[in-house]
Amino acid sequence: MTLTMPPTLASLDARSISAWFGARKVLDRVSLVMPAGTVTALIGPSGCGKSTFLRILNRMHELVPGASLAGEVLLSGQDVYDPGRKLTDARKQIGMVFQKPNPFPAMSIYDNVVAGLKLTGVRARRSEKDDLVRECLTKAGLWPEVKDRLRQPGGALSGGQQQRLCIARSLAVRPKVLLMDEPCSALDPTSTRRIEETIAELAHEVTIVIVTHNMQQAARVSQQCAFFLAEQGTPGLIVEAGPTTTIFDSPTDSRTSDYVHGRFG
Ligand SMILES: Nc1ncnc2c1ncn2[C@@H]1O[C@H](COP(=O)(O)OP(=O)(O)OP(=O)(O)O)[C@@H](O)[C@H]1O
Repeated sequence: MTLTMPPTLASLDARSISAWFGARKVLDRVSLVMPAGTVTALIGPSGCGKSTFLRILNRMHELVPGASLAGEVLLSGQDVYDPGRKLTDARKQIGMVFQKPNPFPAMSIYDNVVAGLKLTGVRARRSEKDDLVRECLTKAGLWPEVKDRLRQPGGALSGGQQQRLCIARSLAVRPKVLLMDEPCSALDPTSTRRIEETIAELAHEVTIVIVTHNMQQAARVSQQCAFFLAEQGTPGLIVEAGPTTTIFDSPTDSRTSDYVHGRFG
């Protein structure tokens, strides 16, 4: 792998995804196309399966003991669950940023950014790593704040900076897709806006899927929205998906309208 080539844009296509934890079905035949170079927001009340769906997209769901799934996930037409495909390959191409910033706290800012390279078996020269660290921290909107203290521990940064460091770390392995599970829920409004700006900038080169409970955020950052719902103990499904403006201004289902306008959930 070359460290300097930007990745080509890729779409993600989830087809008829069902998911179980043990015998309990939590998603029922969910299909969604997440187009290349766009931001898709997954919205819906707590417990309707948004995070489970997100974790299925990069093969994290299968790590939970007793968890199972059905359906297909295609990354630019190729099956992410192809038995001939390595798990690390799927993870490299489809990165994840979590709710709580999780940098390696004792590791330097620099080493945090390049940490993923070793895990994915990529060897790089020092100068290549230097360039990569600068590029990824710049893309994550953190470079000006940390360029003079790259050797300080990642744990010494503020929460918002730590989250941007995690974004930089994800970008360093050149993912085609970045999954974000409520990436701002632990952050203050200023840090939140900063992350939202970063998402908008990244969307030109990485396909982004974000779970958010914040309707203003979904409206600000996404071009497409999918509204998930699990009614009365039934498995979660997508009630409606489409352009964000349509989901907010003229949805076809009254439940979508009620949710996005804060009447439940
Ligand atoms: N590890 C697990 N073991 C068993 N059940 C789980 C596990 N994780 C999630 N669930 C269940 O699966 C269902 C979907 O959960 P999920 O976290 O995907 O929903 P969500 O829409 O992301 O919720 P939230 O918005 O609160 O994060 C819930 O009923 C939840 O209790």
